[in-house]
Amino acid sequence: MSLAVRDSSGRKGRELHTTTARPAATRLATYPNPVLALPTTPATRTTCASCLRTDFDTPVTPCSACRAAYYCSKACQRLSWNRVHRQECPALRAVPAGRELPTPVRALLQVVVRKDAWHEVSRLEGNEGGFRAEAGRWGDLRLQGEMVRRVLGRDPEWVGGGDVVGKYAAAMCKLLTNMFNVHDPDFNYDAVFLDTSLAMANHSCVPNASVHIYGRTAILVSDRAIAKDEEITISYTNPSYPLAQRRQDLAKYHFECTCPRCADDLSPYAAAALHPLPEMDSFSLARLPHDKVPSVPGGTSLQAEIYEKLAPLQGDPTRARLRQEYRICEPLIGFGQWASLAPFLEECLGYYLTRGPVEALLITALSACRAHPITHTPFSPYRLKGALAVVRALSSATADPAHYKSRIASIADTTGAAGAVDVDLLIDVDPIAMSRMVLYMINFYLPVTQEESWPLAVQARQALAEIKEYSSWGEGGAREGMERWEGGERDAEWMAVWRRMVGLVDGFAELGARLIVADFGA
Ligand SMILES: C[S@@+](CC[C@H](N)C(=O)[O-])C[C@H]1O[C@@H](n2cnc3c(N)ncnc32)[C@H](O)[C@@H]1O
Repeated sequence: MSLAVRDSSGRKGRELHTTTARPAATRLATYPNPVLALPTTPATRTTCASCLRTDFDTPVTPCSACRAAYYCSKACQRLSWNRVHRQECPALRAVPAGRELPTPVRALLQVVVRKDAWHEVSRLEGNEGGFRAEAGRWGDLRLQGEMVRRVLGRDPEWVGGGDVVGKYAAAMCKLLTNMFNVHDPDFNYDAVFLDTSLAMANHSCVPNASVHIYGRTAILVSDRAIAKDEEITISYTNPSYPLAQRRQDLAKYHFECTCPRCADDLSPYAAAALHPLPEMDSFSLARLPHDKVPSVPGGTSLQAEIYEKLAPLQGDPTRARLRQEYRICEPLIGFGQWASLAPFLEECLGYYLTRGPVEALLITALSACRAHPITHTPFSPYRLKGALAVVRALSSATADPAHYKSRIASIADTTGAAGAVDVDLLIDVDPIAMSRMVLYMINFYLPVTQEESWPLAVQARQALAEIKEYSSWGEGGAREGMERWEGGERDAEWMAVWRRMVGLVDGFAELGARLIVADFGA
């Protein structure tokens, strides 16, 4: 592996470095043998405790002894038995019926019962002093350690004597500092994951790498070109958040970020412009202003204020509430800075999904073209999922062509979009050809961050296979270009056809932005 752990002798502790230069969009490492990978407690009954997959046709079935671990097959149950369940099962049987151990306690139990895992985790950073300094926290961690001790009924000899509960609390600090909490509602995936080599990656709000996890595997990918010996950094928090919110998130890791984005409090737009990927972006739904960062009076402090005001309002998206939220977001909406308004845009999406398929298409396109592209790379699953959502929304919106055409015409009319968008092109869109073009792009980028069997890859491949069955689609140029593409060519002419057709998604995005302004801004 071309990665090495180096001691910074500074406040960051150990660091992960490359030993050779790596281009953007490269797999730096794959981690298929984590020391810990388990579903969160709420996801236990829908996730296989061994392979951690969730995409099954039949329900997972519980271990008949403890009924606290579920499996998709006998083979998975056997694997899990040998890996960890043999040691964990007797303790889980001691948990009273109807009670469940909280996720971190279950994770700690899996570490404590295995000598190798205990020693591996003990080498991690735990920031114990930081946890002890938080009011009441150390007491809570000791209580969790106590819980583990009670269900185990004995102290494993490798833990040693003395203050065993204190040792368990210290181990919990290490888990909380190093575990990934992966929540992917699209695939019903909710798990914790710990690989002690991957755990050496430090945080930056302008990271050069990202981690993608599904099942029991994590993939570390370069988000931009990385020089030989450069430190590899990932983001521990959501990159679309403003500084105050990122700081609040990072507080649980007990350090203050001093990356260039935090130092100058850069907006998501300015941060994206630091390391642009224009060539990759040109083959995506985005058209990013790589050369000029849009600036807003009040800049990032405005985003922070908006987030603070939005937080108590969020919930079921009703029209009245969205009007209130719109008023708060208005200054940034006026500058088209949708990437700085992720929570509002998400609520709008929820609202318009119930309004009708054409409205849903427009807001899905807005999110896929103008929000995710700013904070994520062209090959990031966020962007690929957004693009796949556009394909699905397009199919629903055009299922009734007459309704589609009249809705687009009427929304364009009421939002005054005629000057900014070629409405006729949108009305006459060929949904099969456009979907096929978008799906080519998704399938092109998938191998960077996805294993072949992961749900996003499976769904995108399936969608492309299904659409290929339609024989009647597309104008001559698009069809020929597509055939050349399939033959391995990607010439400028074909790219121009591709760009023109996929550029229409941006037309939907523009209509979507105008629809929000018309509905809530009036
Ligand atoms: C997952 S560990 C990363 C590896 C760690 N440096 C080590 O030596 O084990 C997370 C911890 O590393 C430190 N850390 C990570 N990123 C940092 C940063 N940008 N600035 C300061 N400390 C950082 C913090 O102590 C954090 O809780």
